[in-house]
Amino acid sequence: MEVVILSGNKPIAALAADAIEALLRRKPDAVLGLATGSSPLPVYTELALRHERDGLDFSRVRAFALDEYVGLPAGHPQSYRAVIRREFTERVNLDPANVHGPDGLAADIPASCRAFEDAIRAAGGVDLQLLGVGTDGHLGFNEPGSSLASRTRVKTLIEQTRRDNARFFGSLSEVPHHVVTQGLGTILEARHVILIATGAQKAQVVRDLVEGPVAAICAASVLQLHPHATILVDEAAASSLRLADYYRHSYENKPSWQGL
Ligand SMILES: N[C@@H]1[C@@H](O)[C@H](O)[C@@H](COP(=O)(O)O)O[C@@H]1O
Repeated sequence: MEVVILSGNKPIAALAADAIEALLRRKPDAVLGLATGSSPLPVYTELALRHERDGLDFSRVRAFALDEYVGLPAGHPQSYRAVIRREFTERVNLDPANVHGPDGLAADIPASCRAFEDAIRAAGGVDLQLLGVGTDGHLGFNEPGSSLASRTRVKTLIEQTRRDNARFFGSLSEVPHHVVTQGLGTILEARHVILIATGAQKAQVVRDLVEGPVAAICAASVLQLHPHATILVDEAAASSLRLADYYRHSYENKPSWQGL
């Protein structure tokens, strides 16, 4: 696990976009794992800028979303399918036919979850997965107590997550109780994961996920088992880390050829 502490959203977005750009230059038909929430938004804006300005090409990219609410009507502005389209894929030349997500409206949700996992496998697996983290440690929507080996399935949201996400809806009562999410086992199979966390409200969860025990009570701690996990944090989110100075020292002295 590599922890990189930066001064704010802009340098975090630039570094994550550098990793994605390097991947696309090496592998134009790469498979990206996309996340919602506010943390990845500056990365999407930076990629849209590079597409406009430098011609960064997404025409052959395949993309898989992490999660989706169950039961939101098709086209609901807060469905993650709509958010991913609005915030990212329609701002670059990513073919909508190449963007997949768990289906929160399927008549047979377990069957559609299996089909989604099959589609990721058929695409050759995710090359680079962007992640945020919930204040309760959820990855995707894998709430505390999720099996560390879980696959795409239905989960019930914890009240804290519904309250955190109510800001995107008219009121708390409009936030669905159920979701479909890639499992922690699914996420662990991505070849590189980049998790972004900013702000003081993420300081405790960042400490738990980076320096706490690997435990289902903090689902994101499972990333300690990942062979290539990058954690990008700002100073506020890093403020409870015990080894912050060591992470800074390691990053400052990293050989330039190494990349993220
Ligand atoms: N399902 C998403 C997560 O994938 C995301 O990581 C989390 C944190 O969001 P934010 O980045 O806005 O703090 O929000 C939602 O619950």
